[in-house]
Amino acid sequence: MTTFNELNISQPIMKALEKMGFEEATPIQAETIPSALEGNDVIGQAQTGTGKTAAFGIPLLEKIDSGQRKIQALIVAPTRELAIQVAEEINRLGKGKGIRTISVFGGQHMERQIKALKDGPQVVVATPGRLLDHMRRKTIRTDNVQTAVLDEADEMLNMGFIDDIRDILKNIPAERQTLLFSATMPKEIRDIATNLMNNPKEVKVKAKEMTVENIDQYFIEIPEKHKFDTLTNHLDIYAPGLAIVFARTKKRVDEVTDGLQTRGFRAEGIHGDLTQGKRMSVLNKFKNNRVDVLVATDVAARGLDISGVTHVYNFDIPQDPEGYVHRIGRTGRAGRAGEAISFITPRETAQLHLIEKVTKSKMKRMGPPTFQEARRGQQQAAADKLRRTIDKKDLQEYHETATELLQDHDSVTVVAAALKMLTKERRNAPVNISSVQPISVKKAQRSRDNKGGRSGNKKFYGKRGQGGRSQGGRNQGGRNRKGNYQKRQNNRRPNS
Ligand SMILES: Nc1ncnc2c1ncn2[C@@H]1O[C@H](COP(=O)(O)OP(=O)(O)OP(=O)(O)O)[C@@H](O)[C@H]1O
Ligand SMILES: [Mg+2]
Repeated sequence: MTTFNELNISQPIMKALEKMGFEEATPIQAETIPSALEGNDVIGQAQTGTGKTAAFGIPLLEKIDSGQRKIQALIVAPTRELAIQVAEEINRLGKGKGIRTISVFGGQHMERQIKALKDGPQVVVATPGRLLDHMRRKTIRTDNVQTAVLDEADEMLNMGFIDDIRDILKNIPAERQTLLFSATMPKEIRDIATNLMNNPKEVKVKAKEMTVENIDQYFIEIPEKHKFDTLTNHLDIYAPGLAIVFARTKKRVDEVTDGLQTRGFRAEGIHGDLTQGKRMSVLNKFKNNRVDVLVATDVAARGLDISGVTHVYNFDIPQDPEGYVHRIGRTGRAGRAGEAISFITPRETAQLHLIEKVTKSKMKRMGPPTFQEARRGQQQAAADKLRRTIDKKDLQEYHETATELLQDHDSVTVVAAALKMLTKERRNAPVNISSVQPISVKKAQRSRDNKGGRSGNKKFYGKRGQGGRSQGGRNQGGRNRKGNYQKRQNNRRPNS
C-alpha cells in the first residue's frame, strides 16, 4: 500500500486527491508517478479502472507553471467522450494549483474551441484529427509543451491513428516527456511505441489475468437469431443497475436499441454516425440513470468511467481479445464488482478460446435464460417494489380497504393481484435483428502469429474502423470514490 504522501506530491494536488476521495495510490499510480516525476518517458500498463488517468495526470500537472498561460501538456485520446472525461479528471486534479484543462475534438464548433484556446489553458486533451487541425491553424501552439500523453496508447498507435500520431509528435519539441498508458499493449504495438519515445521505462502492473478479477465472466452459446430474446430475458432476470450492450455495427446498435425500446426498456444507442449533440445527450442520460441500457459500438469500449455499470453484454463477440478486455472493463471499476456476458454463436467458439487464451481468463458457460425465468424475474422486480413500499411504513391509511379485501379473498390471492398489477408486462413484439457473419478466428489468429511486421498487423487491426480521424470520442464521467481498486484490461478500436 502506498499513500500519496509517500509519492512527493505537492500540497494543492494532495488537497484535490483528498477531495476526490482517493485515500491511497493504486499500484499503477504508485509505480509510475515517481518515475514520471523524475522526468522519464513511461509506458504504463494496468487493468481497466485502476486509475491510469491520475497516474499520468499527477506528474504532468506537477511540472506545469500555472503562472504561464501557455499549453504545457497535450493529452491525446481516441474518442471525444474520453477526451471530455479525461479533461474533467485533470481539471479536478489541477484546479487547486490554478491549472486549466480543456478538451477539443471533432464534431464541435471550431470557433468555440478557438475561443477556449485563447483563454490560455495549460493542458489540452484532444482527439487526433482535431488536434492536427488546430496545430495547422496555429490555434494550438506546441513550443511550450513539455509533456505528451497518449491515453489508450495501443489504440492510438494502431492503424487508424498512427499516421496522425506521428504527425502530432513530430510537432512537439523533442525534449518533451512522453507518457503512454493503456490496459493492453500488444508486443508489436509496444515496439512502435518505443521508437517514438526516449528510452522509456516500462511499467506493467503484474496481474494473473488481463481482465479484472472482480468481473464475473460468462458466455452463452446461442444461435444468432436467439440473441435478442436471450438479451431481454437476461435483463429481466438479473435486472442490472446500468448495462452496456456492445454490438458490432452501427446498424445493429440501432436495431437492438429499437427492439429494446419496443419491449419497454429504457435503452439508447451510441455510435459514430450520431451527431455530437446526440452522443453527449445519450451518454448524459445514461450517467444520470435516465437510461438503463446503453447499446454501443466500440466507440464506447475504451476508457469510459461510468459509475453504476453492473453488466456488460457482448451481444456480438469482439473481433480481438484486447477489445474484449476494454469492453468488459466498463464495469468492475475501482474495485467494484461487475458481470460480463458474451453471446457466442456456435461457429464462434474458436474466437472464445482465443480470447480466453490471450487474456488468460476463463468465461463460465451459462445456459440461455428461458422466457419463464424472465417472467419470474419480472415478478421478483414487482415483489421488490412491494417490499420497498412495506419498508416505508406509511400504509396506515390503506389498512381499512386492505382489511375489507381480505374479508372477501384469501391473502395469497390479494397479494398475487397486487403483484400482477406491478409486474411490468413485457411487450413481446417480435424483433428482427439483421444478421452478421460470425467472427472468423483464423484471420485474427493469422495476424497474431504474424508478429513483428506492421503489415500483418495492419491486416488484423485494419478491419476495425476506417481512418483514425476524429472518430470520435466521448464520454465523461469519472467519478471519484473511496478506497479499493482493482485493475487491468484491454482494448480495440472505435469503428463507429
Ligand atoms: N487512488 C485512487 N483511489 C480511489 N479511486 C481512484 C483512484 N485513482 C483513480 N480512481 C478512480 O477510479 C476510477 C477509474 O480510474 P480511471 O478511469 O483513471 O481508470 P483507467 O485505469 O484509466 O481505466 P481504463 O483502462 O478503462 O481507461 C475513476 O473513477 C477514478 O476517479
Ligand atoms: Mg483510462
